[in-house]
Amino acid sequence: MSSSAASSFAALKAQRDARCNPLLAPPSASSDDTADPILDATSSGAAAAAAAAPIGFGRPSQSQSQPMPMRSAAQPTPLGGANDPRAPRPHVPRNKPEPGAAGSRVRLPDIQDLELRFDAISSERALFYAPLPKNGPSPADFRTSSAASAFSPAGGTPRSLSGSYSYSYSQLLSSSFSAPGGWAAAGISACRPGDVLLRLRPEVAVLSTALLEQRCSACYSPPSPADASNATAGANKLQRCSGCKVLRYCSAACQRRDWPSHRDECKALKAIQQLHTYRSALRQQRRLDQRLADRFAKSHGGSAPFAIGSFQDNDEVMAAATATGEPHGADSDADSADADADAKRGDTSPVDRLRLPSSMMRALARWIWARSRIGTGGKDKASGDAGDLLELCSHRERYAPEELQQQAQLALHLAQYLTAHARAAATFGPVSRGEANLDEMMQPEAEFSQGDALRALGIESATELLDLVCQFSSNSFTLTDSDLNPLGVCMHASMAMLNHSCTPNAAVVFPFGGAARSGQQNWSDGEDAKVMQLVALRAIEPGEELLISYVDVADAYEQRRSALQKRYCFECRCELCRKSQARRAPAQPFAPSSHWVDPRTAVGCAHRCGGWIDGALLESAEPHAAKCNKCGSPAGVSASDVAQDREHTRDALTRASRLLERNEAEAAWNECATVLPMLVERYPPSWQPLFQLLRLSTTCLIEAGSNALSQHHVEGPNESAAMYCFDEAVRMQMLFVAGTQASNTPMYAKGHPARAIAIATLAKLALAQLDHVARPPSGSAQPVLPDHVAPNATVCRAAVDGTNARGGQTLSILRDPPSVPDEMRVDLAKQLLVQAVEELDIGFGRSNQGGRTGHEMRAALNEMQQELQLLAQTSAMSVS
Ligand SMILES: C[S@@+](CC[C@H](N)C(=O)[O-])C[C@H]1O[C@@H](n2cnc3c(N)ncnc32)[C@H](O)[C@@H]1O
Repeated sequence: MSSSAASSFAALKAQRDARCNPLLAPPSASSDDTADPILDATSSGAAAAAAAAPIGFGRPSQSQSQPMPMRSAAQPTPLGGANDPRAPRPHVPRNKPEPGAAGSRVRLPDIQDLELRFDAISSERALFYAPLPKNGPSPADFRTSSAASAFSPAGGTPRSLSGSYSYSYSQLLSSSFSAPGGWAAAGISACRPGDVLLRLRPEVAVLSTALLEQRCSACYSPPSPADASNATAGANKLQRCSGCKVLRYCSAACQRRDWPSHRDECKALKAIQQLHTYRSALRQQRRLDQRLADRFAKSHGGSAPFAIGSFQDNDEVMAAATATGEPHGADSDADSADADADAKRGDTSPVDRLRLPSSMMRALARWIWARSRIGTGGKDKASGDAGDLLELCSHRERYAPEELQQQAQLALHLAQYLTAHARAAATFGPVSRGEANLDEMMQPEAEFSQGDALRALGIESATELLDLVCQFSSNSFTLTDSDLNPLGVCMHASMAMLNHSCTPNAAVVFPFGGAARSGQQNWSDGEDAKVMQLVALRAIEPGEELLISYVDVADAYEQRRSALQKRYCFECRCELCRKSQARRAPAQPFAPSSHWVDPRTAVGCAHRCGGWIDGALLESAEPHAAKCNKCGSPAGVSASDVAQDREHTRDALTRASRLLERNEAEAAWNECATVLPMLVERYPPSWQPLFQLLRLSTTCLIEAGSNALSQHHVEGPNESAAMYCFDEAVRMQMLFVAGTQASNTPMYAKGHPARAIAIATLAKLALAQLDHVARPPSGSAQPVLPDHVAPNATVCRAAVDGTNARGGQTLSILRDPPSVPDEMRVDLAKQLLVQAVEELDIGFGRSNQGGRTGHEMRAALNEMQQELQLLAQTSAMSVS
């Protein structure tokens, strides 16, 4: 296509009538202003403005939803009864052996050891199974038949599965390699890439503490775009709960929906604020009245924040928590711990900062409160299950001392949070009286037993609490939006049965996570932001084990290994890990083919033949073996060169991330740009430190470009600067996408959610470029980004909305003029949209049409095809 064609294209777009933009959720038709009595109309304008995230241009995120640590995925699917609260839970043995515990790893479970566990939700596509406890039912208690029925323990109600399937025990047994001795999941019927295997509403889910001000705590939506654009004027429509004054909701309906789970939390959050005020006042008073301070210290025993209660095993947990010295505050409500630290620093500031509990702590506390309401194994009518956590692995006895220390400290803070309400009530009467009177607060604290308060919640020992924390940290998931940006924490016991592989055949995703509120909020399953889905990433045979990845599989072997060991206490033996390990010790029998080079550690051939040198081999005991896999030349760099480059890149990443945190996107990009040319010269984009830098560079450029556009508020947009930024961002993202696909064993297989989102981001950037081509030159009489401009402009608008609050910055990075010819941009955008749709359909489920991002891409592609057709007709040009 010639450049005149492109300008015709631009002109066509400029002339076109206003249309509803599919890339932007329509403004709320009925923003529910009739606030629930408990909603507080106070708004949080500035905070919400910062939350108005640009569509799809989130900060770099983990590859996909994965069990925490933070482990770092609607239409109805064929899975019937997914959320039927009446569905019976299967029997689950309580004395399940610790996965991977001594003795259990060396032997595969056999039929005598196998319990087939049917999950009511998952019975059509996935099966959960585990070894039976020693005194459990015998194999004769199980029977099987080949079609339209299920394995069922004798005495239990036989369950029927719809459709026919056929698999054998031996198939299941042969697939249970990854974590013998523990729970695992297998596919029941053959599946294709993109099939949805499980669709579940988490048993517990919370919005990340950092986002509490900025998103609705029930549907996780940011304020609707209309609200967000008014946010700077303080017109944000998120209303806060008038009880705790912490959580915010976009409507009374959302608040009502969250209330059953929030009720106890509301009291606790209110109580910790009151206790915080109380302690702050006491600290102030301490300076004035040493006598009262002494009394306070006595009544708290000095170490009050770090005592769990009158449990016999308290000392052990306390010892674990302080094993390696000073307790550290973690991300918690340790306001007293903070105060102690302040006192040590001699900080006498009267203003104390209240720290809210971390999202993980809030999620676990919600689970504990739900359990205490309904009992173990039961169901909470309002908020779903809350009985299966006790089945999950804890690893308390296998954690390294530092890891256990962290978990123990979390347990101590959790104890405080869980009992804050009881403590506050004991201190200054029922919290329902509202803000405590300062005089009353000055009275010494009444008798209060933390142990009793915890027992009332069904926690019988300090170790039990510690176990819950350990179980939660190795079994919870990061809840993400549909672009894989982290939103919060969630847990479902069935999803937690899935084992790990660095070459996963499935992924847990939230295809509609964090969708902007549509006015007519639809609470059907498909639209629910919290519904987590297990999606097949490749063809899976019946009986084949379902494996997800707990870590970012783009990370190098050492990083993955240490993360898995630290948090999950196992060594991955997947094929990729075995090959990578063999590379580091070439004498081992598993030595892979000499041509295989891990793209994460590959070094480019100095002779530019396009081949790679194995970086792991270069850094191994036999560096001379490191040769180009194409031309056989020796490496042009030494192991110490590579180590130095890695160091420099990490430094640049750290500096750039800090600058970006401070909203200095342009400076952050300059930081990346200092090392990028050298790295791109020496390494393929899949080289892990470069890969990370490319991801960050794109984010910096998008923000810088958006800032440039937003300058129209003051002095008119810096159009060419923005153009430069989007142009560079396209280049960086292209390299990034190339990194995801490099080699015949790419880091992310086709359709992996992280790869699909990378392509979708590139497609959006290409559209944003097109928009610039289409827009009138700056200085023209036309308004900048008017509401009725071409749809691609709204991509930019979304970016601008997201960065308005940050203010514009001068772009000194303007160096080169945009380099990609216009007609190539059109082609590129179209190809990318096609590819994005295809891969999103796999990564986020075909029956979901690739989730929210898939819908966006489809709509943009349709629109573009219509435009191209129209253009072809009107300009009589051939458009490929
Ligand atoms: C989220 S749970 C998965 C279910 C677990 N198998 C169970 O029985 O509860 C995570 C734990 O499973 C075990 N695990 C998961 N993947 C594994 C693997 N590939 N190899 C060995 N153990 C694994 C580890 O003990 C890990 O901490």
